[in-house]
Amino acid sequence: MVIEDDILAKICADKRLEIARRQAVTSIEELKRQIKDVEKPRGFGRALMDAAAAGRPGLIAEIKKASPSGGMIREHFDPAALARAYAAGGAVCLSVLTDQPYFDGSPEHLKAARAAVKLPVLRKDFILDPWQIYESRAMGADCILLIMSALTDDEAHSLEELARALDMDVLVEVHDEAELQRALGLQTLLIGINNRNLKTMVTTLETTEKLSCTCPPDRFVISESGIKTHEDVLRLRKVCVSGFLVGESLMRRADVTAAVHELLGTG
Ligand SMILES: O=P(O)(O)OC[C@@H](O)[C@@H](O)c1c[nH]c2ccccc12
Repeated sequence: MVIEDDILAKICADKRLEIARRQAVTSIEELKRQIKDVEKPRGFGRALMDAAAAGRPGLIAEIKKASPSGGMIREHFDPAALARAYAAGGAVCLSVLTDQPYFDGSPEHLKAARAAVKLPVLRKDFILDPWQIYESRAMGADCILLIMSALTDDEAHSLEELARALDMDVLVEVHDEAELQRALGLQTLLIGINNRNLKTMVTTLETTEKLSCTCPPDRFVISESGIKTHEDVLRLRKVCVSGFLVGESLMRRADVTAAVHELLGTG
């Protein structure tokens, strides 16, 4: 097996080629026309904050078929059924992978999942270009992800501004102190701390433990990746974490509703 020394750099290089190809087929004007027919965004951040205000953990349950670190995660894969099962278990929001080459995802997965439930949906992809912001809204995304390690400050600011102009929320993802400080310069209150290093794929919850409490109290901290058990959730709640982005450990279970109950300790 070939181990890429920087998987994120490879993914982003491929993504830029993909964007150029897709832009040549579908113009921003065409995307703007499509956006007119799409339901308006559902308030992703609002749903998380309402859960927190009610004393509930804000679970963002992820729909993901495969990943570079986990290989094939779920063979039997029906995004609409998974969305309903997650909602029944008590997920507050959904996250759907739309990147095809590395995660076997698709915009169709997002559309099907979102149509099946009332929950707000995060588009999980590598967003590098304004064209993708219009594309996100056109496919129905309620929130987009901005990965600080893949963007300059100027890029992050202008992508955020455009997402907000289209009424979407922004989840900004960080993995170290320097990225966190840069992320705090954005307007969004939603700070995701990725426990997985996207350059090496090494995952540890200590990443959240180290960074979360240096986040100003007005920010909503979401711990991402490698969360497997109710004990993990309790451990993270001790360090100012209000949101939990969980994919693989739920996706590997046949009964994802039961898996969500176990994770939240509501089973
Ligand atoms: O499947 P996990 O370990 O529960 O992780 C979910 C989510 O955090 C992960 O899919 C993720 C976090 N940031 C990303 C950026 C791109 C692609 C994927 C991700």
